[in-house]
Amino acid sequence: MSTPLLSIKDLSKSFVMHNVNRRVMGCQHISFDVMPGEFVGITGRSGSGKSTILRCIWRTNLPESGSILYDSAAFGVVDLCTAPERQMLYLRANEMGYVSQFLNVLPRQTAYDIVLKSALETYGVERMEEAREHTERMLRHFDIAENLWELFPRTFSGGEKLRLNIAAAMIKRPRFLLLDEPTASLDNASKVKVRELIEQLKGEGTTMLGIFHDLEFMEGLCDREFNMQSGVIV
Ligand SMILES: Nc1ncnc2c1ncn2[C@@H]1O[C@H](COP(=O)(O)OP(=O)(O)OP(=O)(O)O)[C@@H](O)[C@H]1O
Repeated sequence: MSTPLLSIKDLSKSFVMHNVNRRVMGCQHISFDVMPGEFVGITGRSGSGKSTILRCIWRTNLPESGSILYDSAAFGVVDLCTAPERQMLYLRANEMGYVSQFLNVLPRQTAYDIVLKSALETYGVERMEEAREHTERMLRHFDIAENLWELFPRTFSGGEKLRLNIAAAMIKRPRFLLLDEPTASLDNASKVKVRELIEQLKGEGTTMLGIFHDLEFMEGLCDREFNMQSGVIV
């Protein structure tokens, strides 16, 4: 039996809203494992706590209690709840990827540079030509029109931003990829392209944990599926 790539134990996160003196539950007592190469899907109603789990793994939410053991290539098993920030930065840059519904990039970076920067994390500047070729392939794969490549994505449509986001996350070929509704607001043709790339990554052994509303999209894609209700897995 191999070691899980990710092992979440008794994870809880709530949010304290000081202005209204209220505590909102994000997720409660969550435990599950993700094995290497596995694709695990999380479904559940809006507000049930799915994204909270992903943000705790990515550590944009600081977990309250529990542990998230990640078997990293660089450091061995690391608890993402308590890992030093420098270690988190390394893992985010080199081993983990996160696709959210929102594009979160530095201002004044062109669409092309966003994807290229991500490619360079894998290729390194010494393989600039290959990184550029791969960047262009990715932009074309996701139908980002060539006349948009040198623009800042601030003005892009929701779907264009999302496709750019996916291109930048997937070009790194992370060994562990978090997907937070990667097909929200995409048309069918784009959904098919995302699916194709997910299948390709899966074939290459990438481990993935994804949230999907679109159950049709998940059909045959996930190895296992969890359903969440009110912060807990049911
Ligand atoms: N930063 C935050 N501050 C306060 N409350 C939050 C915060 N983030 C999430 N919550 C609350 O935690 C609960 C779970 O939110 P979460 O985003 O995890 O749900 P979700 O299942 O991913 O929903 P959706 O499918 O709509 O994206 C919600 O009630 C939400 O209002």
